[in-house]
Amino acid sequence: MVVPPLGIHSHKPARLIPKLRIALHGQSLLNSSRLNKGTAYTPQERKSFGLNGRLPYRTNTLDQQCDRAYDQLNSCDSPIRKNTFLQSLKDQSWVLYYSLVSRHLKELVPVIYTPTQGDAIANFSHLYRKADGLFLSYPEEDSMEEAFLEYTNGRDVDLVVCTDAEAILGIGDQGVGGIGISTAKSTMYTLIGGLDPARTLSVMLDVGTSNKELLDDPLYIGWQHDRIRGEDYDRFMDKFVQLVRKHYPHSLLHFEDFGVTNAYRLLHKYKNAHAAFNDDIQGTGAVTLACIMAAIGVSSRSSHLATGNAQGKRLSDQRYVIFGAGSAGMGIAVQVRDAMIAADGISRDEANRRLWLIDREGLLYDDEPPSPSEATSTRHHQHSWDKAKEEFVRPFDDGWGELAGVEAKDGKVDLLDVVKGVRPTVLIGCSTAAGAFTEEVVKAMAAGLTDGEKPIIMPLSNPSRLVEAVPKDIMEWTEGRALVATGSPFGSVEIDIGGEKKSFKIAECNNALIYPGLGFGAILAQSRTMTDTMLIAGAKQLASLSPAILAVSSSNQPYAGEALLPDFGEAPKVNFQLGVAVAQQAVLEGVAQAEWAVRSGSGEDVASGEVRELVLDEVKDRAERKLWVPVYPEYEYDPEGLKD
Ligand SMILES: NC(=O)C1=CN([C@@H]2O[C@H](COP(=O)(O)OP(=O)(O)OC[C@H]3O[C@@H](n4cnc5c(N)ncnc54)[C@H](O)[C@@H]3O)[C@@H](O)[C@H]2O)C=CC1
Ligand SMILES: CC(=O)C(=O)O
Ligand SMILES: [Mg+2]
Repeated sequence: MVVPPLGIHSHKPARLIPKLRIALHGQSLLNSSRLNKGTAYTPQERKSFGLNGRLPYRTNTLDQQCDRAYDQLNSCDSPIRKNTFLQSLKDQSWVLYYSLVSRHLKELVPVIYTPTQGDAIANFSHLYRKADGLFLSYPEEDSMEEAFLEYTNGRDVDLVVCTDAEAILGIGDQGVGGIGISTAKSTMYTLIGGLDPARTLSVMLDVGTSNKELLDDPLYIGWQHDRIRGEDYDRFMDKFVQLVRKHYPHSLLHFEDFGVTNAYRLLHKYKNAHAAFNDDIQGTGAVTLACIMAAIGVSSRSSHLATGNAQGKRLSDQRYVIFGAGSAGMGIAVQVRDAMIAADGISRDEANRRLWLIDREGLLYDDEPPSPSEATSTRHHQHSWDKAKEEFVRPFDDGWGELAGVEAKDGKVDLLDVVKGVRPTVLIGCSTAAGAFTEEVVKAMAAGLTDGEKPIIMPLSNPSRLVEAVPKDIMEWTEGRALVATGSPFGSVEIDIGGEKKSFKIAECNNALIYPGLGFGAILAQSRTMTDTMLIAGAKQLASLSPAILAVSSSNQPYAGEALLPDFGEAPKVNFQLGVAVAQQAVLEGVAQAEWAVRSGSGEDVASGEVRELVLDEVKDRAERKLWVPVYPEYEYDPEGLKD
């Protein structure tokens, strides 16, 4: 029996890890990333598994292995080399890899995830050494099930992460390199969400690429063909989704980095039939909602201190401008809108009218002129929005732009004019347009707000070089008034206000702070669908853990620069708590299908009955038991035991 060390996952209970029965022997055991212990095999295990002579004499502890691997990592001179080193460590031993990364979580997440993983993906065919994940390619559509079954080899799977790589991490179509986003997202589910890596499946759905450079690259190792679209694409995707439903009916199917049109279509096509989740839409929506909730709490408190009234507390008291109306922007709009309806009881139409969305073609607005006298003006708008965006199209004649004299120029209403007309309290960037939040835009926003009100500005585009404005500039332009969160990690910002140095922690508002917990909760409950209310439950839980909120509510002091969201180093603990909240919500709504949840009664019985507390406690208990921790269990040879 092995007791996991406390401290790596200090929120996880010390529990005993049972012995594992293993059928592998000799080199094949050393080659298994899942089971290999490297130099940590005990003399007894070396004897039982035919490892004598295959390893140096001394047995290492996992701590010693981590120290050695960390030293080796530090000899790599660039983030991309570190990324490659860590990938090969993962190929050697999952336990060692997860243990090392857990110990240096904040330092290493940017190396294995955004931004460095973006570079690894872009250079996939050149850096390639060994495959990780399942590749399903369009020309092999007829043998898709065979490949799927061969790869999964009878194992149970809780989580399937898939991509078609059309819109990777803000760097566009990356073809077969997209496997790197599926594996990175799965890795985060383990590191932060505590999912057993053996129960996750990362998939690249290779339907070609529109990336000209890749199509011309002689070393490209994906299907070197124009991206398939239309009916052929839909048939291929459907075949895949039906395989997941057939073989893993209780799994969570996570869609990542699809192009915006397919992202929406696929989510809506499958979300009622299976627990389907699109991270760019729903994960980003949920983490941003949490961050907005925290920021509103801080801003309304500051307003209260300045003016004595506590207005502006509700989500629906805000005016939101969302710059970038793709997967992320639309996901944020929908999530914020749904939360306004749920929390403040306003109608869908009223909620939609608190949001202004802007994309490459400017504001999504109606082409009606604002007044009869301008009926022949240039306001006619040729905007190409699709169905999903329709609800968020602003009528021009409802007065929002009149005061500021906002007009379309060549059919386009740009960000600065929208900011002047709307006087937003919240400005979000998910456009990939680096620097779009200019000094003029940010100052116009701050000028539009009343005393004490804090401009909430969230440039979320990844990677860091595509951010709409860097936090330091925003804080300087607003003289320290703004509340800022970014998509990629930025350090603290120190600025001079009236001769005094003030420091502000910048929250990382990345979907990775929430999706592992959302997924863990859905998987734990075996939820048959991921409902909007489950997402809101997760967001609320995350907002309640905001350091800024905890600071202003525990003292009578004004906001002093704490981060709006918990630090990434806290992500495992935070995701555990929000995962429990999500699973509890699934049970209360009656969408949980886990045998123990069904046994407790269906939705309403549980919600209203006396079993409620017991069931909620059971969720917590089961969550603790489901957490995977990176430690080596003891092994026993058994020809009927694990084979990979
Ligand atoms: N922080 C986070 O958790 C997340 C951040 N993101 C980031 O958000 C960005 C967008 O991602 P997706 O929504 O998936 O991409 P997308 O391609 O679906 O959407 C981009 C949107 O921005 C608009 N846009 C592009 N250039 C523009 C310009 N110059 N002016 C105004 N609008 C412009 C496009 O019209 C489109 O509406 C990426 O940088 C991505 O990495 C995405 C998901 C999560
Ligand atoms: C973080 C993420 O999902 C993205 O940038 O696409
Ligand atoms: Mg993404």
